[in-house]
Amino acid sequence: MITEETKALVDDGIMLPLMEEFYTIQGEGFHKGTAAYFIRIGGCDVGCHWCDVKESWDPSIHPPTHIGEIVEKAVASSKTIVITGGEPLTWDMTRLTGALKAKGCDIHIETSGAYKLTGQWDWICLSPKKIKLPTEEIYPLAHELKVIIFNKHDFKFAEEQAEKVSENCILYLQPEWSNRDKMMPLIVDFVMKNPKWKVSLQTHKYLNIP
Ligand SMILES: C[S@@+](CC[C@H](N)C(=O)[O-])C[C@H]1O[C@@H](n2cnc3c(N)ncnc32)[C@H](O)[C@@H]1O
Ligand SMILES: Nc1nc2[nH]cc(C(=O)O)c2c(=O)[nH]1
Ligand code: SF4
Ligand SMILES: [Mg+2]
Repeated sequence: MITEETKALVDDGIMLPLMEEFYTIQGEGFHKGTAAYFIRIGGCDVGCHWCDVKESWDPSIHPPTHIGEIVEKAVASSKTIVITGGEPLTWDMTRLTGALKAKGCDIHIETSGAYKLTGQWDWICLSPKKIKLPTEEIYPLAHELKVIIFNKHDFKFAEEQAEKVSENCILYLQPEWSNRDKMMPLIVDFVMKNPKWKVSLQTHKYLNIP
């Protein structure tokens, strides 16, 4: 059980439920291949049935951690930071990103966009989910749109979502990991027919790194 005091600090984004943090290579999307420090914040109630980090969903099992502590550890490894989760926008990201910016970091977010956008971001990877759509405000701000392809209907969803982002937003289709052997040939075919899209793979899973 957390105290009322801790709860208030989490509500203000001064503490955040930290699931894990690790220095690795960004495996997905535009920045794949780039060394980056990942901060995985617990808490998500979007509920994707194929989510590859379901352990992140319940925030109460992840210790509320002072953002100062998170930032000190992060910048000791890298100035390129990826904030992910869980769904990081469950929480107010203003203070965490402010503290990272003060240290001169380049800050990226991995988000479904389902909740209000807070924080300062150098790179927004928007991965929209049908079951809880992004807020309207985030679409024009996304630098990359990364749609997960689990079944054929997801191609139609991807096209609908692409209508909503800016002209400069880079468009990715990423196979859902457990269904990749089935969907990859369809993704290849789709991208060759619709070359405004690119393929994103979860390369860290092939490399066996975090
Ligand atoms: C675990 S999510 C955390 C961030 C945020 N909740 C979101 O969904 O964007 C990080 C990225 O992994 C993707 N992802 C999650 N499970 C996946 C799976 N089984 N196969 C492929 N991509 C997956 C998400 O769509 C998202 O782009
Ligand atoms: N290496 C690596 N790259 C990633 N890109 C997005 C990830 C995520 O879970 O948000 C992720 C991850 O978990 N590991
Ligand atoms: S929104 Fe992200 S963290 Fe939440 S269930 Fe979906 S993939 Fe998992
Ligand atoms: Mg991941």
